[in-house]
Amino acid sequence: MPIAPRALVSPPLFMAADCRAIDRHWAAAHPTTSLMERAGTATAELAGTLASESGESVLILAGPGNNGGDALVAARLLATQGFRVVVVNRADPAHLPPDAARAWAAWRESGGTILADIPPSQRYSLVIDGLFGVGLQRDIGGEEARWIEAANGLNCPKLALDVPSGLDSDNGRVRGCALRADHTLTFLGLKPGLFTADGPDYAGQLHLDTLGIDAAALPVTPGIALTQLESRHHLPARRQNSHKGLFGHVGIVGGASGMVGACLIAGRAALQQGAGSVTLAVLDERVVVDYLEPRLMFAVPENLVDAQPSVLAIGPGLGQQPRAHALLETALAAPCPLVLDADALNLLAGDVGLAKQAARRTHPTLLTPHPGEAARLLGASSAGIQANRIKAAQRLSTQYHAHVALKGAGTIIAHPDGRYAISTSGGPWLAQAGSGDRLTGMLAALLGQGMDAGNALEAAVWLHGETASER
Ligand SMILES: NC(=O)C1=CN([C@@H]2O[C@H](COP(=O)(O)OP(=O)(O)OC[C@H]3O[C@@H](n4cnc5c(N)ncnc54)[C@H](O)[C@@H]3O)[C@@H](O)[C@H]2O)[C@@H](O)CC1
Ligand SMILES: Nc1ncnc2c1ncn2[C@@H]1O[C@H](COP(=O)(O)OP(=O)(O)O)[C@@H](O)[C@H]1O
Ligand SMILES: [K+]
Repeated sequence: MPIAPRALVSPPLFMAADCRAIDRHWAAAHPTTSLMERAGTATAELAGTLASESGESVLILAGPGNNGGDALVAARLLATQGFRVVVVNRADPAHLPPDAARAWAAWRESGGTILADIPPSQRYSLVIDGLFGVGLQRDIGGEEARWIEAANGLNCPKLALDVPSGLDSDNGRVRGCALRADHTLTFLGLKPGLFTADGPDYAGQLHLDTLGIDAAALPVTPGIALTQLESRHHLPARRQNSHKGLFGHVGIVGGASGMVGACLIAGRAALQQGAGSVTLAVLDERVVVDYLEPRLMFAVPENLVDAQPSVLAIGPGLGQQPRAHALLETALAAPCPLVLDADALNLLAGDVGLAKQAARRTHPTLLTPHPGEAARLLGASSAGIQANRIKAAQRLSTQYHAHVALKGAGTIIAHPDGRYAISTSGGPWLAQAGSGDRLTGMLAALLGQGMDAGNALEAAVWLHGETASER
């Protein structure tokens, strides 16, 4: 799908296929300039600053492809700088790709040796991981798995080249095992797998080296790393001469018996995020006031849509009783932006008719599933969703013509036009009951204040992570 170029602050994300296309393009246009030489130079430069002062050798693990070639270039340059270097590589030099074969030859010509295994019980000042990069094709086993386990057990800094070996650069999944890096030096551009699922735990501190290629010369890709809010995520300044009616009337449906808190959390978050007014349609009719947040209004759930809210959110603590089902059916017909969360998503997953009604909506629809809810919606397992979070979010977005936030480490925001963002804010301190309800409220408030649906979802996810305090 062609994606229109955008003025971006957020850095673009490159899938492995994009990297291969860039590589081919570069090689055709610049047959005499090796990107590998540049990658190796950047590696040696960073490695020199990371290696401990112990004077012990730098252990370089090199693989059978161009990632290994980058490592061999770095080995040569580090040795030239006076570092003692131990290179381990069991690839057949006759089967290396051309650039890596040249790097191998240059290393050997410079007097370097190549070991077939990691020398036992030696100490190192640094490990450089050049086993596998974006060319990882299957789970790692055998000798390479043993090397990775051994490297993970070494008490020295570890620098991964491009991506930690074993981490799938497209989706952040660990393929068998992966190197736990303290630093990852990634080349050309950022890879989505560094930001979601297991990526952040394995990549450590990220460094980007563009290899001297101007960002404008790279292809436009549909993904971005949402590292900060852009101007499109900001609401216009409020005029002095304004009133509450300009900032949205948010309706939130949920709060069945035993789960009222979910609705209260969402309502309070919506007010904190600047909604003009918030009405809770709480299914448990015993609750008619929030004494800690008395600005919240309460309505009979069946009457809420008639009150014409400017945005509706349904799901926090909703339950899945027939009454909840009927309320969802009514909400799906509401002529305003609609946020579907929690049990609203579970109800959709269990009723094809409701799902079709959701997909036919003409006003914006936004879904905020966690992996369990996404699994139910897609008829998959949670593990299946986590194995490719971007694809799962995009499938839901296409299926429901909706903006989708697939929550969890590295929340994916997928849009119906094919664009996606991975939020870098937040962290595991958000993993607590009620956290998602807060996101729903914040999102509804931004929608109520008139922000475009796709931008509101990105902004809400980013702010939700950014404003949650780390304990
Ligand atoms: N423009 C680019 O794309 C550039 C790429 N460079 C480097 O090249 C890397 C990509 O190189 P390649 O495409 O050669 O791929 P890799 O070096 O990542 O790995 C491919 C090799 O590993 C083997 N392999 C894959 N999975 C395996 C597994 N689980 N067990 C055992 N063997 C496995 C493949 O058969 C192939 O021989 C990048 O990550 C980066 O480090 C740099 O040289 C700079 C420029
Ligand atoms: N490990 C994590 N890293 C970053 N964010 C997380 C992590 N675990 C949970 N979160 C965030 O916390 C929120 C949890 O939402 P959800 O699972 O719906 O909880 P609840 O339904 O109990 O409110 C989501 O925004 C999710 O992205
Ligand atoms: K690597």
